[in-house]
Amino acid sequence: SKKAKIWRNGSTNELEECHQLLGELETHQDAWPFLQPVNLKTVPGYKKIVKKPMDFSTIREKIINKQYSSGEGFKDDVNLVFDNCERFNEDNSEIGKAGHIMRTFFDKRWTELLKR
Ligand SMILES: Cc1ncccc1N[C@@H](C)c1ccc2c(c1)OCCCO2
Repeated sequence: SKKAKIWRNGSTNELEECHQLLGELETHQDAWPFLQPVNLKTVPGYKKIVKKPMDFSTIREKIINKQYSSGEGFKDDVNLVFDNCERFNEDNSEIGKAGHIMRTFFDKRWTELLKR
């Protein structure tokens, strides 16, 4: 059977670790563009250009509704937030810069989580 994954604090509940990490993302000072879904009615072009919108509040709902079977699904949705950001925003725009900062922060914390 699949070896149980022991996470940083010794918990075997990787989704609890994801929930904690989501809290760190939401409270980061550069999280502001990603806290809520992009309004597809007021942001021109977003609905056409971004095929799979994602944001931190949607990820929180999915954790609460147990829609992730593992940390991988959580990681994929967080990366989708940042990939959408790169697709739509210039790297040197305020939102684009925030996306790069948030992705770097997430990658570091995710690595620490997996490697205890
Ligand atoms: C992540 C992302 N990518 C592309 C466009 C928007 C967004 N985020 C949304 C939440 C947003 C951020 C800043 C905004 C905004 C909306 O419009 C209202 C005016 C203040 O500027």
